[in-house]
Amino acid sequence: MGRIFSYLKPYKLAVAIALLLMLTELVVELLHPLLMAKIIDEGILTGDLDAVLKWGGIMVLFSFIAFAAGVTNSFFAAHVSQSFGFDIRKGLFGKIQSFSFANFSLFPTSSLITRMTNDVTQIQNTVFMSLRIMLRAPLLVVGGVIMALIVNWQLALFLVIGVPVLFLFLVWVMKKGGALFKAVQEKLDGVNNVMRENLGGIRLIKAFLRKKHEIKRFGHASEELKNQTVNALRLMEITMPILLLIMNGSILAVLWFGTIGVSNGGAQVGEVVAIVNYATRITGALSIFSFIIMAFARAKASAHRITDVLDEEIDLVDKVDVDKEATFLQGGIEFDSVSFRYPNTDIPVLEDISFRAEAGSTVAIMGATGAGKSSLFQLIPRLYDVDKGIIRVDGKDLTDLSLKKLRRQIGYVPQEALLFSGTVKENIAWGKEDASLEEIIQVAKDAQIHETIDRLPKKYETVLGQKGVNLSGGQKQRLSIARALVRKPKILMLDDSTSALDLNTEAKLLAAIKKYQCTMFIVTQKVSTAMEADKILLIEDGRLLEEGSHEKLLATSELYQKIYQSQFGTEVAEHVQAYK
Ligand SMILES: Nc1ncnc2c1ncn2[C@@H]1O[C@H](COP(=O)(O)OP(=O)(O)OP(=O)(O)O)[C@@H](O)[C@H]1O
Repeated sequence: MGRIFSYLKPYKLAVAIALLLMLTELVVELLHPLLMAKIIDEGILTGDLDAVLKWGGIMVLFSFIAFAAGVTNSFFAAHVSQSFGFDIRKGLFGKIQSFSFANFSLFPTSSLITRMTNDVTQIQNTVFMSLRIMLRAPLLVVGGVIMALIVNWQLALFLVIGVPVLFLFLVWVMKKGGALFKAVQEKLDGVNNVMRENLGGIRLIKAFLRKKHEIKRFGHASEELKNQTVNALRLMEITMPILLLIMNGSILAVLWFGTIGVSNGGAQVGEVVAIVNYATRITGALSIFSFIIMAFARAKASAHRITDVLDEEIDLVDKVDVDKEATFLQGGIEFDSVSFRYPNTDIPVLEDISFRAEAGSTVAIMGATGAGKSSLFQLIPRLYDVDKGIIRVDGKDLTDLSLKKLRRQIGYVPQEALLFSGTVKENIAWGKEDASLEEIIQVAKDAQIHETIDRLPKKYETVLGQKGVNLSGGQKQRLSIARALVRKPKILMLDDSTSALDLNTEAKLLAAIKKYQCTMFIVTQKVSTAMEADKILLIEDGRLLEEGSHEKLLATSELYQKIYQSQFGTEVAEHVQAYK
């Protein structure tokens, strides 16, 4: 909790003002029964109207002060709690942005979303309540007991006994509630997860007629959430009756012994009324307190979930002594006995890979599905670190370069083209924020997507995404390539990103890319694409089986010949062999 509340530091002054205003309200509330006792004892019982008017007038004045303090307090409480929530969300988002994939593997996406939204809202509400009423309730209890002791200490003893017992009980409830509400938030993660998967895969669900299955899955997750919430609330539900039982018992005792006191001269009627009034206010405050306890228990669980993310150690960072200015200009890549396995797994997906890609050359990577092509790719922009071996860029160990500098010079097009909501122009400029319209149009032309964009209703200003135009798979691929090209990268990485393109468009695209003079890595299943490359890497089961030019592999590699035959037919392959 402490870590989270450190986010309140910038709002120290506003918090102090809010607390001061809350105290003003509290003092007025505590003075009310005292003033009432004065009206009864000095005014009503003695028939002195002036005393009634005097004390009544003071009461009205104080009420106005309390009203003004309450309204102003709300303004400050809202400002502080909303800003506090905003800062935590910002902090969480920033932290998640710097997560490595190993960090990500510890937190399911749906859970991160719940933490950023619902969990932050829980503690935000608790801060608002704290500044508005949370401290008021316990202070009202303590103040009420003190004031009752001042009015008549013998009668007030009944409150002195009951209140601490209840206080301890409520602390126990909060501890227990914390654990129960943590489980509630986890079940909420589950519901969010089903929702996320369902909405993301709605086409597949409809095509496979899996609606009923999905409804059942959602129902199951939702029921678990309901059961866990009921379980947590049950604890809270027993709190209130226990609280009322003890406090009403105390009030009865005050009335009983108060009546005896009035008849034998040990107490005055006004005193009894005042103490009963304090007891009623304390009961009200304790009832509010039980709600607050519930909110606090929930906030405690949420705060833990948020600090888990904030305190997560990022494992893929710059070396301490990394040369932040060091940069590379050529883009030559060398893999030196590289082995790699994904975090938290035992099986290596790449083993002892060594090859060189000269700066400005094109390297095609081929291999069966699951061979490790994408995994190899992801090591170059350091999305993961290698387990063994070294990757060098222009002769320098990749880890000696700052991540920022490294990634800034890489244009990466993942296997699945991902566009963001926004215009076509924004999607391309996502690769380089300050890209001019001319640059954007040029890269779109090179990526062979300009003509398509030109036919869109608002051309480069057309909005893409859920509420905008949807593009075909191949169009999305080309837009993603344009986004990578706009960076003018030294290393361009296309992970099967031309799979949806016809041969003619692909050839034009690859020819246009040549002028960028970057080192290009291209994962492909098509021999027609690979044969244009300076070097082809054949990957099988995480190992580099063969490497060389198309001509060399066609002459020496049985596997490559088979792939070639499967795509061009035996006749052509034999003809080529004979020709050689
Ligand atoms: N995030 C991950 N965590 C653990 N294992 C993974 C992860 N991603 C991939 N793998 C495993 O690594 C191996 C290589 O996968 P990779 O995606 O690199 O293959 P690929 O050659 O690119 O396949 P494809 O052509 O189908 O895309 C596979 O066995 C896969 O199960």
